[in-house]
Amino acid sequence: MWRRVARLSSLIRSSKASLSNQIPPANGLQILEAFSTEIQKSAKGRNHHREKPPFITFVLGGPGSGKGTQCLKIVETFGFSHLSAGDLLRKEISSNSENGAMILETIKEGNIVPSELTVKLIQREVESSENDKFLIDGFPRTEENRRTYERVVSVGAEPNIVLFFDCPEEEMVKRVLSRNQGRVDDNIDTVKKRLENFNALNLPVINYYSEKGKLYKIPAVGTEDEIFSRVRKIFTSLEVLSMLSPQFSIPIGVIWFTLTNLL
Ligand SMILES: Nc1ncnc2c1ncn2[C@@H]1O[C@H](COP(=O)(O)OP(=O)(O)O)[C@@H](O)[C@H]1O
Ligand SMILES: O=c1ccn([C@@H]2O[C@H](COP(=O)(O)OP(=O)(O)O)[C@@H](O)[C@H]2O)c(=O)[nH]1
Ligand SMILES: [Mg+2]
Repeated sequence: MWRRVARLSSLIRSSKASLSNQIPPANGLQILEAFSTEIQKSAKGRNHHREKPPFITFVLGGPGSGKGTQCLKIVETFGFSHLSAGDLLRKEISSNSENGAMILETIKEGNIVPSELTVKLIQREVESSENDKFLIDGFPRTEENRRTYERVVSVGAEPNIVLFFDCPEEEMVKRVLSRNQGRVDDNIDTVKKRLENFNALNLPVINYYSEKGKLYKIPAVGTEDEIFSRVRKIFTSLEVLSMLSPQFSIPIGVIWFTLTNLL
């Protein structure tokens, strides 16, 4: 409460300051109107207000399954914003934030950073963006991550769809060890721990969304383009189906994608 009051009074101070720089002397009503517009603009800049909830896609899969690679292609083709939870955490480390040392240690060990922290970073990005469709890559990693996100985030708490890049362990290990991006966790010991955590903690999240009819399971072996042709089908079908019937488009999309990939 007091933090809100403090934020409001600092907003008023900065709005007053910027008003005094920008407008010539005017009567009381004009000043009041300009002042209220300035507050709205200022609030909007930090926190984009949407008329409808954004379209949220969670992108899941083990380490090295190709989540980041495919996200870049989805961004190019379908105009999503890409939020990689791992990248947001690495940014916290490199910006020397108060939690940087703890995050670095957790990532080195192949463990999971406390949910509140990751959720806050994701929420900040979604709220400050003007886009209305997001790929949240590498999150939620645990059931506890998922429940925290649902509790904390008010708009778009449920993903519209979830992609799962299904890749054999041997292939994932091979890819991670040749990733060559200088990551502290791309070594055999950490990868083993990450795979253990993936099986124990992330698979339950994947099963949860499968039971909810939101999961698209994508075989993730093949060339990047072969895998993207599978991904492209999903988003293209959703675009077509949502034009026909928005409320049924996601369950129909999942059924259609599963059938066409089985036949
Ligand atoms: N289909 C693929 N075949 C071979 N290597 C791939 C493929 N997709 C991605 N890679 C490579 O594997 C590594 C891991 O991919 P990345 O997208 O970072 O996976 P993730 O985000 O799931 O950990 C990267 O070096 C990437 O270039
Ligand atoms: O929601 C998340 C996402 C990532 N991480 C940590 O960040 C590391 C790297 O995640 P990233 O998604 O970048 O790895 P990838 O699966 O893409 O190789 C993970 O092993 C975790 O230690 C985490 O704690 N919570
Ligand atoms: Mg990644």
